[in-house]
This record gives sequence, structure tokens and C-alpha cells, in this order.
Amino acid sequence: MKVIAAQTMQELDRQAIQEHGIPGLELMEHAGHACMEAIFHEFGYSGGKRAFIFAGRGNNGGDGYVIARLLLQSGWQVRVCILAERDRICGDAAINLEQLPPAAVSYCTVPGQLAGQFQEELSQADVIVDALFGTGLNSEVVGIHQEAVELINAAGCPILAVDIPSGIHGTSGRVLGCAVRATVTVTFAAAKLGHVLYPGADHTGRLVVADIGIPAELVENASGCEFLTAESIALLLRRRDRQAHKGHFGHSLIVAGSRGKTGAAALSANSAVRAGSGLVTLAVPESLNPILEVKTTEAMTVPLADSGSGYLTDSAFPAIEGLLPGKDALAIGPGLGLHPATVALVRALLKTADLPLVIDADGLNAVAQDANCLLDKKSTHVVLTPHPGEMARLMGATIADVENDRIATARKFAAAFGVHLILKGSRTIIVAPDGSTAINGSGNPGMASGGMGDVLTGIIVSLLGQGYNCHDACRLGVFIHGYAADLVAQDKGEIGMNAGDVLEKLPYAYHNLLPLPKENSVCRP
Ligand SMILES: NC(=O)C1=CN([C@@H]2O[C@H](COP(=O)(O)OP(=O)(O)OC[C@H]3O[C@@H](n4cnc5c(N)ncnc54)[C@H](O)[C@@H]3O)[C@@H](O)[C@H]2O)[C@@H](O)CC1
Ligand SMILES: [K+]
Repeated sequence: MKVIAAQTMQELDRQAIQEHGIPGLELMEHAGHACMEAIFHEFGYSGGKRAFIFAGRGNNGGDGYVIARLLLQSGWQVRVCILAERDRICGDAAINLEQLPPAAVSYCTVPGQLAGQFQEELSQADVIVDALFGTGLNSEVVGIHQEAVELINAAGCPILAVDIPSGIHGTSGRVLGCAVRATVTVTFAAAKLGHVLYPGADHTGRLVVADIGIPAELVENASGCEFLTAESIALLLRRRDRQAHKGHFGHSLIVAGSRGKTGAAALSANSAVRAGSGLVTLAVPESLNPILEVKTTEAMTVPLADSGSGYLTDSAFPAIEGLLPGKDALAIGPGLGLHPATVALVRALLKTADLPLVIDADGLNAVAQDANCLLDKKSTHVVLTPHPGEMARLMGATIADVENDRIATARKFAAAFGVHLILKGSRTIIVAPDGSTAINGSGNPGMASGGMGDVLTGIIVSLLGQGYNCHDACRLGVFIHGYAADLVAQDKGEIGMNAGDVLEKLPYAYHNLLPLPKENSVCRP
């Protein structure tokens, strides 16, 4: 699903009206109609019921007047409460307002009076329509608008938000002061970033994207992001050839582990196996090898000389270089530790390894000591998987800087260093060096526990080894990781979920997304 910024939508409206000659009034009529249909469809109301419509002074309010007229024509009782003086309403909104019977419209601009005036009517409403602010919201919601938002949220009846729940910033998804919690949001032409990014996503309810007559090519050509869903991801997944053998699914090499962090190495190797690799080799400090032999079964381990230290040093570099031929992808980082000699090893590998490469965890921290070392990378297919703290270290910025605009941050870094970037968090952002951006739609807060990142690294290196290109491997890997966690949540809830639970659900995640064709399920002649 395509998702665009609020400013992009404003530009699309402008182009539709000014360059394609589509009257704004016509777009508004379609917008109101789509909302009315959603009221009938989503709430199952077609016969006469009661609607309470809160309207602001802009075009979002204008959509509200169209809805009011259409519902009145369908035999509904409608109250429109406008939080502005009559003479502040202009343009298309004013034209639609003039068509409403004056008895259905109230104006309220004095703070403190809303509840007293309308509590009773609100309590009798079957649906509340929130047409206060749309993409034009430009500051904190305060005063009478805040009172209205609070009344709407407390009313206890279904709420339909027009375009975006009032109070949610259409591009960042932030709550500007306070915001409506909608049951259903009907938006126009394309979903907005504010609908899918948190906390906006929590306020949006079910999202309906309605065509209001903005030319499809304008929407297609508009800059935006891809929101990853089960349907879009299923299209990327490849079916297995019936004659396949393990050589078809890649041999991934993972360089990982240090004393105290053998779990990270094991989780990433076992995840690569569960993500579908033909073969997985795990290269670890020699003194830890006996432990990892036990923690991994299907993956092979290679002990690298560590003089008993429990961490890898650059003296392991020739041995790792010797392992690269015949491998299809490489992951560096899970549980490596940050000994200066390990940092030197990571940098040496970055300079020489010429195969698809994932750098995670301590691998990232090694890079972060001078991110310019990324400019010396040999491979043209490099994936970095930072969480916000690691991203901040990579950029020499604060976590607040990163979180302030995750998409812009990820795009800037990916373009500057020619890498694919997975910026983890609730709604992980995936960016290719050319700026192509995806937002993940799977996952849950149960994933906020140690080892989840190691699982993701194993999945991504596996998919790269299976021959998926970097952007596909990142999109697939991030979605499947979250989706497997959603399956765990369905089984045992979110609290206490661990990384091992998620990796065990990976085959089920694939199976749900791409069910086996019936004829493949049992032996066939
Ligand atoms: N031609 C178009 O542009 C179309 C616009 N449509 C609707 O129009 C909306 C955008 O309309 P507008 O650009 O008029 O903007 P809005 O209707 O979203 O609201 C902006 C108005 O509220 C005021 N405002 C902003 N923040 C405020 C705050 N915190 N407190 C108090 N007042 C505040 C602004 O000064 C402005 O007058 C869309 O979301 C959509 O619902 C649809 O009718 C489709 C066509
Ligand atoms: K709204």
C-alpha cells in the first residue's frame, strides 16, 4: 500500500484542481460521499439514525457538510457543530454549508460551553463524524478544539474520522496536543504516513482509502513510501521448485559471538536455518566452539583461533577470508563484542568481502567508531540493521535526533553511504540507497526483548544467500520477523515472548504467507 506525506497530498489536490481542471467542489463531494458510504458499510446503518458532526473551519469541515447533506437526504437526523464563526468559512466549504438547513447547524466558539450545550445530543448519536482538522492541522489542538476532541473520545459511540483523526499530524503521526480515537478513518486518494506511524496508527482505527477522482497517475507518480502488508509481501516470496536441493537456497556465513554472547551467535545461525538457507556456517572464537556446537544443530561451526580470549581478533582475518569462496552472503556482528582487535577485524572484512553483507549489533558499533569506513566497503550490497541507539552512534547524533524523523534520517544515511538501511523500532523503516522506502506493518511490543535483532540478522543473511536482492531481502526479512512474532503473540501473548519463540515460528510465517498448493501437500503420483 502506498503511503504519502500530508504535504504531498496537498500538492496532489492542487495538481488535480489546477492542472487537471477537476473542480475542488467535485473532489469534496466525492470525499463526503465516500464517508457516507463508509458509515453505512462499516456500521451497518442505512435507515434513519442520528449523526453528530463536528466541523472545523477548513475543507475538512467542508467534507463534513457534504456528509451532513447526504445523511439528511437518507432520512438521518443530523447535528452539525461548527467550531468557528460563520464568516470564517469560505470557498468550497462555504458553498456546501449553504446547502444545509440552518436548523441542523450550530456555531460554537466560546470555550467551556460545548459539553453543556451538546452532551445530550451527543449521548443520543449513533455515530460521530470528526471533520475538525485534516491535512491542514498546523499546530497544537487547544481550547474549544481540545474540548471537542475530549467530548468525541468520551462519547462511547462509533467515530468516523474524515481524512485523518483530528489532532494527528498527517506526516509524522504525532499527536498534536490531543487527538480523536477513531473507529474508522476514511482518507482520500492514498493513505497518509500519519495513519501508519505511531501513535497516529493507534488513533486511526480501520482505514478506508477512497478514490475521490484524483487522477491515478498523479498518485502513482507522487513520492511516498510502501507500507508492507501480508498481501504485498506474499508477492515477493518465491515458491520452491519441486526438484530443488540445498544448493539452490544459498550458503550463508555468519561471523559472530564472544564470551557471554554465544546466544546471539546461536540465534542468528538458527534463524538463518529457519529462514530457509540451504546451508549455514557459523564462524566463532575457538574457545567458544564447544558451546556453539551444542547450541546449533543444523548450522555448521568453524572455530577461529582466539588464544583462549573468547573474542575474535584481526588475526582471524585470513581464516575468514578463506571461508568466503563458495558462500552466498555474509553477516558480521551478533555478539562479537567491542574489543579493539575485533573492531579491526570488522573493518578489514568490510574492505575485502565482496558478497552481500549484513552488519548488525557489535558490527555496527565497530563501524560507528568512524562511519566513513563504510565508504571503503568492497561489496555493493551492504545492509545495516541499527536500532535507534546504534543509528545515533553511526551518525554521531542523539536518539532524539533519530526518532524526530526516522524516515528522513534513514534516507540521508543510506544515500550518503550507499547502503541499505533497516532502522528498527515499532514500524521499522527500510531504505535503499536510491531512497526507495518501506514501512513495516508487522510486529508487536512482545519483540522488545534481547536477541530479536540477532534473529533478524539471521533472516536477512539467509534471504540474501537465497538470492533475493537487498531491498527485497530487507522488506521480506523485516516483515516475516514481525509476522512470526505476531503468530507467537496469538499463541501465548506478548509478554514473555522471546527471540527463540520467534525463530521457531518462521516456517509457519512463510507457510501462512505462501500456503502450499494443494497438489504439493501429500505424495502425488
Ligand atoms: N481540494 C482539496 O484540497 C480537498 C480537500 N479535502 C479535505 O480538506 C482537508 C484539508 O483542508 P484544509 O487545507 O482547509 O485544512 P483543514 O480543514 O484540515 O483545517 C485547516 C484549518 O484549520 C486551521 N487550523 C489548523 N490547525 C489548527 C489548530 N491547531 N487549531 C485551530 N485551527 C487550526 C487552519 O488555519 C485552517 O483554517 C483534507 O484533509 C480533506 O479532508 C477534500 O475535500 C478533498 C479535496
Ligand atoms: K478529521
